[in-house]
Amino acid sequence: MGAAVLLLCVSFIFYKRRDNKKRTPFRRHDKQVLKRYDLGGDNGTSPASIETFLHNYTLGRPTRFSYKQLKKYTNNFSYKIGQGGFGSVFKGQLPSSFTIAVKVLDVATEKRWVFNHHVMNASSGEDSGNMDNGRVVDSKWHTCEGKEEKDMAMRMELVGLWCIQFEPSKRPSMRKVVDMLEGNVVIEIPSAPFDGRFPGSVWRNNVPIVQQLETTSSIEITQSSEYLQGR
Ligand SMILES: Nc1ncnc2c1ncn2[C@@H]1O[C@H](COP(=O)(O)OP(=O)(O)OP(=O)(O)O)[C@@H](O)[C@H]1O
Repeated sequence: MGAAVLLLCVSFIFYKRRDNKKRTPFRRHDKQVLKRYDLGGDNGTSPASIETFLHNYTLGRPTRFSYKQLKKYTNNFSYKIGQGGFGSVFKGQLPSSFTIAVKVLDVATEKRWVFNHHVMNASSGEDSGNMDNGRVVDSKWHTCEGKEEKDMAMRMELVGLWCIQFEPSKRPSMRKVVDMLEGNVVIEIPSAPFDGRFPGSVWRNNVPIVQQLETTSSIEITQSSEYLQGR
C-alpha cells in the first residue's frame, strides 16, 4: 500500500514537471525575453511568426550613443581608468546611474571620428540629411584621407552589408569576402538585409541608399540585378 502511494506521488510530480516544461519554453527568470516575445501563437507560447519575433527582438538591440552623450556621461572624459593598445578607457555613468567604461580610440581624431560617425549612420539609415531623391550623395566618405582610404571604406561597408543579409544564402563566402575586400571583383549593392521590413535599415521605404561613385574609382559598384528585377 505504502509503495503504491509512493509510486502515485512520484508519477504525479513527474507529470506536473513535464506539464510545466511544455508550457514554459523559456527560463522563467528571463523576463526580458518574455517581454519581447509576441504572445500570438499557440497557447501564448510561440510568436505569431518569426518576423514578428525578430521585429520585437530588435527593440532590444544594442543602444547607440552619440559622441555628445558619451562626453556628458564621462564628464568630458575626465576619469581615465585604463589604457589599451589602441586607446584610452574612461569611466562614465549613464543617467540611470549605471556605471560604464568608454573606450576612445587613439585614431579617433576629429576628422576620422566624423568619418566613422557617417559610416555608422549610413549603415543604420539615419543619414537622412544626405538623401537626395532616394540617393545618398557622395558625402559619407569625403572626410577620408585620399582615394585609397575612401575606396577601402566603401569596400568595407558594402562587404559588411552583404554579410548581414537575413537570407543566409545571400551572404558571401569568406573567399568572396576576401576578393571583395581586395578589389578583385565587382561589388554589387546588396538587396535590403531584412527586405525593408525593419525600421532603420539602409533601405528606407524600400529605397536603397546608393552611393554615387567617382568614375575614376578603382572599384565598381552596381545595383544588384535581383533588386532591379524586384522593382
Ligand atoms: N569595463 C571596464 N571596467 C574597468 N576597467 C576597464 C574596463 N575596460 C577596460 N578597462 C581598463 O582599461 C584597460 C584597457 O582596456 P582595453 O579593453 O582597452 O585593453 P586592450 O584589450 O589591451 O586594448 P586594445 O584592444 O586596444 O589592445 C584595462 O586593462 C582595464 O584596466
